[in-house]
Amino acid sequence: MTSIANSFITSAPVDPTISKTDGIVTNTITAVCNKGPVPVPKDLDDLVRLLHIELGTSGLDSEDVDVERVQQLMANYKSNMRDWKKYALFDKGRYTRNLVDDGNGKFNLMILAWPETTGSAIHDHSGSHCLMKILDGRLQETLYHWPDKVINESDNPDSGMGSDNSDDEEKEKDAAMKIKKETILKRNKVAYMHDKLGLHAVSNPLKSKGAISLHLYTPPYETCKTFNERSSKARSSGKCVFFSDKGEKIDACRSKEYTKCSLTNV
Ligand SMILES: N[C@@H](CS(=O)O)C(=O)O
Ligand SMILES: [Fe+2]
Repeated sequence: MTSIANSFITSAPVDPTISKTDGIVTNTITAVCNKGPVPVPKDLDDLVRLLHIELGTSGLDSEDVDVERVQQLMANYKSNMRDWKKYALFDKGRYTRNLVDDGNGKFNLMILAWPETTGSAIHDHSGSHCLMKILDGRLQETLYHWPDKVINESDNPDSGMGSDNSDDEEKEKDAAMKIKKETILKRNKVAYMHDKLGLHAVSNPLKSKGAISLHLYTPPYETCKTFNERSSKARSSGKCVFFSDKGEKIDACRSKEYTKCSLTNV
């Protein structure tokens, strides 16, 4: 098993009989491990079944997840609208989080529906592994460096931005979040994200088409930190709730909690 610490620094020797890199965008995936070839899911239900097998024992231990293998498994699933249509529920003006499977508490698999030009706030992932596959449309992922020091907005509420003094403008520039990389992800691509790689914000760049993505988080998380792009200050996202569960809209999504989540309300 490959630990997360070195998964993305070294690439294992490629076995041509099992290597299948189509769909992988962020890293070289060789899928070499002691568990045999990575299976090809027949459909989304089959992917869920196979994820339970992959993560059934290791999903909770963040250090112990064979990320390359899980990423390959997600890449091996070919997006088919018939599989995911019932989960792809849109809301106006913000992206929705639609739970597909709760992984018996070991992972969350969800489908995110992104209306035209909507996006997420800059955020971390509370130490979880995040795999994101594009099912339809495209998404832009902007990767940021962590701020040198994480300062919470509430720590110093008086230090506001926005002066016309040029010294202040310089300070403001220094304080802003620094971009590391920008990537456009197309249908069937799979990206990996973890706090060890930085922070990210995701958006649908298209003005005339929604986007759908499939996200796997292990272990699952309910809250994370969001970051102000100009000041780099952090705040708790509030509870990251679901818009629907197994294709059924959750009434509570209209609650205060839903509208207060700073991850989706940007
Ligand atoms: N991590 C985000 C989606 S994305 O912007 O990566 C979420 O859990 O809603
Ligand atoms: Fe994210």
